[in-house]
Amino acid sequence: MKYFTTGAKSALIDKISIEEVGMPQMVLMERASLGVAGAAAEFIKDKKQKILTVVEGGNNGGDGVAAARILKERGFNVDIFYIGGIKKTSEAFLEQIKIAENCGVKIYKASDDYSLKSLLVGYDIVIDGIFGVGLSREIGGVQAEAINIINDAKEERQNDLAVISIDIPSGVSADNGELLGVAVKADVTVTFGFTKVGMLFGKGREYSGKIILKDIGFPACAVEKTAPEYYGLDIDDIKKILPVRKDDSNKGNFGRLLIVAGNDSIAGAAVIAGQAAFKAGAGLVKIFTHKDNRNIIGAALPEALLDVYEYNSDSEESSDGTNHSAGKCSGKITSPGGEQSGEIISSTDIESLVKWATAIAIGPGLGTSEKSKYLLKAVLKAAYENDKPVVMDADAINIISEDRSILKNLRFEEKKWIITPHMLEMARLIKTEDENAKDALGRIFKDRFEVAKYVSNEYNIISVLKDARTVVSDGSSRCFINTNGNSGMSKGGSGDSLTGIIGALLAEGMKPQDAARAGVFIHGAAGDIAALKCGRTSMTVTDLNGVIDMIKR
Ligand SMILES: NC(=O)C1=CN([C@@H]2O[C@H](COP(=O)(O)OP(=O)(O)OC[C@H]3O[C@@H](n4cnc5c(N)ncnc54)[C@H](OP(=O)(O)O)[C@@H]3O)[C@@H](O)[C@H]2O)[C@@H](O)CC1
Ligand SMILES: [K+]
Repeated sequence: MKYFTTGAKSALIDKISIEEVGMPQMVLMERASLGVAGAAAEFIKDKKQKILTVVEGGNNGGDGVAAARILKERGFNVDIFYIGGIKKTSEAFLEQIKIAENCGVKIYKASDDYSLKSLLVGYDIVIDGIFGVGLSREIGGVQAEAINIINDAKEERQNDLAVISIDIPSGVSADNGELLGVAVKADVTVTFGFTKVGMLFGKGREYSGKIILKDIGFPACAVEKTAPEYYGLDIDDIKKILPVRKDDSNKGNFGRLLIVAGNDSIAGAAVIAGQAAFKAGAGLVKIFTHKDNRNIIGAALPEALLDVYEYNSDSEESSDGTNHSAGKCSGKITSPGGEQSGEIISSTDIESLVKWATAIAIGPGLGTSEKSKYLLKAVLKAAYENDKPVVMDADAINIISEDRSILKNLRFEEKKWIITPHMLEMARLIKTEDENAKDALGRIFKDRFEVAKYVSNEYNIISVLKDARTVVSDGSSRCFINTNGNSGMSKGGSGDSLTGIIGALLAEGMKPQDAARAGVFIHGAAGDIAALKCGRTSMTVTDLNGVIDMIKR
């Protein structure tokens, strides 16, 4: 397991390490600077290349000054530009300036009328030590000017100018990846102790470039005491929570997943979810879909069991009451729990389908018509009454967004169900009456963790907020951030595949929180393998599904 820290948590780890554990600040700073110098040295091909370290007067600047001194001692051609726009400089920064001057490092001060723009022309590498995790508000004035000069020079010179940020690109919010006014666009960011949460999302991710994580020796007790909320898992962590696949087994040992997907004009979503579920290890998969999909799904996924329904309005009832158009449907009308009956006709009633399953996945390609709503309500009600785990995606979420009472009325004591909205679906799900989806989306970008946590607690479920970095919340203050996966997965059907994987893991008996975290991880890892095989541009969700089984148990 690895932690990710916000600005406040990073500062707290620094503080506890220094004030309570007694680590000298200059020791931590020296280690941090050695990390920066080491990473920069690897990046610099030719010692003749000129490096300019641009600093402000906080501890991030202190790191920058110390890194410049270390590089100078190692024979690199390095100078410092000091912006000097902060009134209250840190003591460590001032100490570092003294040491650097004693070691003969040239320091250009803006207060001596040196211009960053003119100076920068003669340099090949910029080290950004303007702001670190102490950035607390929008950047303006001289610091914004310096950042714009660096970015403009980078834009103009592209690969002829390399930019290395210390700890976090100056201007990126460590909490959410938003830009506080302006931010340095780095090629490489050397970060200390823990990757900052803001470097994983949105602009923060883009502006960080390649992230190099350096252990600078924060004591474990200081980390434990701060208890970082955000964490990631690696393949070994995931393997520990996946059920063991015993040799002495049969298909009945690996769960029975009921997938309720598709409608009278969509079949593909059910196929993709079903393929993913088999590849993720489900023993039996039954697809419950509209009768028009029978042949397509039967041909595309012959290993799946199939049960079909038709809409009551599809069928023409003869005067004797028999149904002539239902194919294999017997004409039995399900009316779960006194709901308005007659919307769906199927040979097997919904209660029996749900009872057969060890888990249910519902939503892909379901549509949002009144009939789809009826079907969703009936399945969820039966799942609730029969205590079955459910994963809900896509149109299931869209329907619930329009009538949130569907889910609110089915609250378990424990969090047994999983909901997997992408950002827009989440916006629809949380928007208040006087808010539009765009404003709700803005709220998610500001604090996706809080939103995921809110939905988890509001409905007492596990919430999986899908994005380039998916987060999973169980409603507690802790949140899982998935860091694998790639842009090749941003294609139609990707969400259906995730639903199938999570459904399979639920069907096998995994706890919902584990099924959600492992499902998201496996989906991302399969996406990465598919990208290696087929390329991000051309990979399809079928390619991704095809390699799910490579994440071995
Ligand atoms: N502590 C340690 O032991 C270690 C720390 N380390 C390093 O220190 C970094 C954190 O250092 P830091 O806390 O000094 O914060 P930093 O980011 O340099 O800037 C703070 C200054 O900026 C100011 N300021 C803020 N926003 C502003 C704005 N928009 N516009 C203008 N001013 C603004 C703020 O003013 P204030 O908000 O207090 O008014 C304050 O004066 C960390 O990222 C890592 O690199 C490592 O060496 C490991 C050991
Ligand atoms: K920085």
